[in-house]
This record gives sequence, C-alpha cells and structure tokens, in this order.
Amino acid sequence: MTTQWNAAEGRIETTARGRGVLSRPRLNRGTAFTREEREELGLVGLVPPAVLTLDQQARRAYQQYTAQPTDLARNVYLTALHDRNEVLFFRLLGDHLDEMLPIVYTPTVGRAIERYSYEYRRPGGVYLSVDAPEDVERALRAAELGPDDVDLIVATDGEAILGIGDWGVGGIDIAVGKLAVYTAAAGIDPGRTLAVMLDVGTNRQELLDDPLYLGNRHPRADREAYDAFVDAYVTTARRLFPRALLHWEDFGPANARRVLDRYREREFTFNDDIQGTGAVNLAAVLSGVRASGVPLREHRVVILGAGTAGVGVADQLRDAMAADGLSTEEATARIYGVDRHGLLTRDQDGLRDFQVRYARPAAEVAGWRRDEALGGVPLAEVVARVRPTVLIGTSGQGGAFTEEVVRTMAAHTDRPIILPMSNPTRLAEATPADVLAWTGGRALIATGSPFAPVEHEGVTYRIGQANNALVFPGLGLGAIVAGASRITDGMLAAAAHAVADHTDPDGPGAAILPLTDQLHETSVAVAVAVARAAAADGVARETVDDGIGDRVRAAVWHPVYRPLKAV
Ligand SMILES: NC(=O)c1ccc[n+]([C@@H]2O[C@H](COP(=O)([O-])OP(=O)(O)OC[C@H]3O[C@@H](n4cnc5c(N)ncnc54)[C@H](O)[C@@H]3O)[C@@H](O)[C@H]2O)c1
Ligand SMILES: O=C(O)C[C@H](O)C(=O)O
Ligand SMILES: [Mg+2]
Repeated sequence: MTTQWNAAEGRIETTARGRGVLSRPRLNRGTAFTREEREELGLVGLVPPAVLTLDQQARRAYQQYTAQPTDLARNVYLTALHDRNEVLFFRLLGDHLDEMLPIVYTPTVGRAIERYSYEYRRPGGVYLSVDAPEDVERALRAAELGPDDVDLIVATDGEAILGIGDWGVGGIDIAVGKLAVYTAAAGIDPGRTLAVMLDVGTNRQELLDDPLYLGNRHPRADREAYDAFVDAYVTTARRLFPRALLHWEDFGPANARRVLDRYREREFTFNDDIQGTGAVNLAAVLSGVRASGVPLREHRVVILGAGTAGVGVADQLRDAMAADGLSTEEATARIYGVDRHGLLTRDQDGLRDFQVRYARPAAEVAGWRRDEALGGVPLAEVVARVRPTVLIGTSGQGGAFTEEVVRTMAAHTDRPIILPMSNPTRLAEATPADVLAWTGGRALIATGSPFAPVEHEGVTYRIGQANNALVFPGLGLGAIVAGASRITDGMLAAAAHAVADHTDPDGPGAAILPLTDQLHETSVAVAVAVARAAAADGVARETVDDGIGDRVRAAVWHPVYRPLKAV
C-alpha cells in the first residue's frame, strides 16, 4: 500500500482500498467520502449512504465530545477521533482550541498518561525498546515514510512527564499531544511528523507491579545501555529522515541536558523543556519589563526548582540580560536558583553540573537564615534578602509560593513578575487569584497551565499561559521553512522576542502573554522571526528574504479534505 501527496496534481494518491482506507486516519473521511470516491476506493457498502460535509461531521463530533462526562473521557474521545480521521480531529480542535487545548494537552494529557495502560485503545506513534536496539530501524521504517517525508519527530523517554514524574510507556501521549499542538498552533503537516516512545523501562513500582502495564517491565536502563539506545535512535532517525527536527520532551534531569549537549552542535535538534521553556519564560519577562518600566538588566530573579526547565530558563534570562548591557558574570549574579535543599550554594553536596554556574559562594550567604531540616537557605529567606522583581516556579511543588513569600516580594517592588510555571494545574506554585489578592492586583502573572480570568476589585485579569506551546510550534515551523540545520540560541531568542512583541501587556488586567485565541497568529510571527534568525546565524539552507512571511503562511497545513485519487 502506498499513499502519496502528488504536488503537481494537487491531490493525494493511494493504492489502498476498502477497509484499508477506513482504517487509516490520514486517508479516512468516513461519511464525507463522495460517491465517486466510494466507487473508486472500494467503499460501496462500507459506509452509510448519506454524504456529509466536513462542517456537518465537525458539528456531530462536537456533540459527541460535549456528551462525554469527564475531561479524561473527552481526552479519550479526541484520541479516538485522531486515530480515526485526522482532518476531522484537527478541524474540531481548531474550531474549539480554547476549550480543547487543555484536553489534548496540559493539564488533561497528564491524567491520560497516568491512565495510559487502562484507557489504551490503539497504538499511537512508534515504540522503540532499549531491549531491542536492533529493531530501531525496522520500527521507524514501519511508518512507511520516505527520506523527504518527515519534518519533525517528538521523542520522550517518559521519565519526567510534566511535573508528575516517571510514567514509562504512557509518556507516548505527551509526544502525541505536543504534535497535536504543533499542528493546531503552527499548521505543521501532521502527515509529516512522528511521535516516538523511547522505552527504557520505568522506576515506578506501581507500574512494574501492574499486570496491565504496557511498557517494558523492568527498571530504567543503566547509563551505558541508555546512551547506546538513544544514539541508535538519533543515528537511525537521521539516516532515514535527513531533514527532520528531533524534539526531546520530558526527559529526567540526569539525561535531558546531557542528551541535548551531546547532539545540539551537530544535529538539528531541540529540547523543549530546556529551550522552549526558556524562550517562553523570557517572553513573559520581556513583556513584564515593558509593563513594569524597569529595564531587564536591573531585575533580580529567583527561580524555585533549578532542574531541567529552571536552568533552561536561567540561561536564556542570563543571555538576554547580557544582551541588555551586563557582562555574563553580572547577569548570572542576578539570578538565584533555589532547589530541594534551598538556595544553590557552592558548598552544597550533590549539585548537578548544570546547576553549578548559578550556585552562590558560601560567604555571600553566611548570615542568611538556614533551615536545617531543609539543608540550606529556604525560599522565604532568599526572597527577603534578594528582594526579587521576578519569581519563577519550575519546581513541580504546588503552593510553594506561599502568602508570606509573595507578600514579602511585593513589599519591595511595584510590579512583581510572578510566573508559576509548573504543570499540571495542581502543581502550580500559586494560583493567579491568590497572587492577585496578596499583591493588591499589582502582580504581573503568567502560569504554565491554563487558568480562568480573575476578578479583583472590579478589574478582570486575563492570565497568559507561560507554556512552551507559545514557542515550539512556531520555532518548528520557522526552522522547517528555513531548512535549518541547527536550532541556535539566536533562533530561541528571536522566538521569545516575537512572542513578547505579539503581546499587549498595557492596560488594566491585560495578560502578559498572548492568549490561546492568538496562538496561531503568534506561532506564525514566531516562525517568521525564527527563519530570519536561522539565516542570520548561517544555518538556513533555504532562501530567507522579504518573501519569508508569505512562504511561512503558505507552508501552513489546514484541516480540509484534499482531492483524493485511487491509483
Ligand atoms: N510552563 C512550561 O512551559 C513548562 C515547561 C517545562 C517544565 N515545566 C514544569 O516545570 C516543572 C519541572 O519540570 P522539569 O522538567 O524541570 O523537572 P526536573 O525534575 O528537571 O526539575 C524539577 C526541579 O525541582 C526541584 N525540586 C523538587 N522539589 C523541590 C522543592 N520542594 N523546592 C525546590 N525545588 C524542588 C528538583 O530537585 C528539580 O531540580 C514541572 O512541573 C513541569 O511541568 C513547565
Ligand atoms: O507540556 C507542557 O505543558 C509544558 C512542559 O513541556 C512541561 O513539561 O510541563
Ligand atoms: Mg515538557
């Protein structure tokens, strides 16, 4: 069976027939097949007689969706639709993005991952196993895609899903969810993407003990086997799909940065939690800078949770402050990392290598209050001493920004920028309603998970989502259209500035990041800026000139039924 897009004829051509058509989500259009198509494709008698339009199908699907009793059921419904009819799925998602993004993506995707082995209906993506690295090529080839057919692969090893930890094979759903966002936000052609589960085992005993668990039933592989397996994946994916962007998602802190550092200089690759999160956070801070009127180089930043995301955020803020006139040392000194044993200090045991550059000299904090149970200087003391203007949460610790912490911060700055970025919703370091109440409405807030607007003293505050979803779709689209060979720091900074420029944070209660109804336009703006930055950094293989905006728009895939021909 082959299915191909024939660009010259402007149509999809397939050799599939009958149930072979209906079972392929990329080909299937169910009751929307025309009579002619039914004849040609051997579908006569396999679908009920009426011929519906995509509009009608989308209305029916929406009714089915709203009849689902819970968010998890809505997620399962949409996954099944995705697996049945891709165009209809993306049409429905696009029509109701505000309502459905939290269902296919953060926060509900977290619940779907926890329940993966129970809600399982059909495989979704490519499953690679550390126990059979020799099968990597066979499995990637089974997708039946040629060397020029893949633009993007999202891979996860499921070790650090959102803030909920190790969920083994269920992690495939975050790769699928990210791809859905790539398409819904930036119009990445879903037929040119792959979701990959790098199954290296799980350390969650509850999964290992569960007879229904669908992944490899053993603890996570040791470093040697892990590295060899990841390398087999990168090498094979690169050989089979030379131009694909390799996206890494939700790797644990011991591997995320190591893997990125190993490949970023020589591969077209990107870690969303480190780089995408860094860029969206920088966008929120830039927007906060505009609203507060305080230049970036004068801010003091405290980050709770100096892990994969937290240090990614720190690095991009440091570089942006350096671009704003500070030396790298001065910029670094304005950023305070706080982790599970309090403020990062150089005399601490067990610092991760990527944390060391933000650790403070012990002498600097000699007089600061320590919490012996914690093993260091607690957040409240850091905030009291540092008087931060920016407070960021990437700790996965719900409620960690207590009233005391927020009030102390707000006592020393007019417009505190407070970004509880942890997902899913219950792990947010604070809720917008609390932060607004504790700061008398002065805080500039954005959160990782979606929050409803908040009423405070007669003003409605819209809450922007400081989620890497504002960055990775446009980054991917821009990089693909530019034919980039690398993702450079310049491309990430350009993405952050494009998001910030697409925001209007002035006016009472305005959000400091674009809202979901702006996600598509923001992603296109990000893509154009990223393509230009790729050219400026010398990594673009396609022409990037004044026509780049048109080329980016022309590359956007739309959920419509294209002409289909049986061959
Ligand atoms: N909004 C976004 O776009 C976005 C992007 C990436 C990650 N995140 C969120 O950030 C959180 C962390 O993700 P990650 O990938 O960096 O995970 P990670 O495990 O790499 O990092 C978490 C860090 O928090 C630290 N920590 C744990 N308990 C703590 C405590 N009580 N006090 C201070 N620090 C503590 C850990 O030691 C670790 O260094 C998750 O909730 C995730 O959803 C959000
Ligand atoms: O997936 C998200 O919602 C954002 C981020 O990548 C995370 O890990 O939390
Ligand atoms: Mg993530």
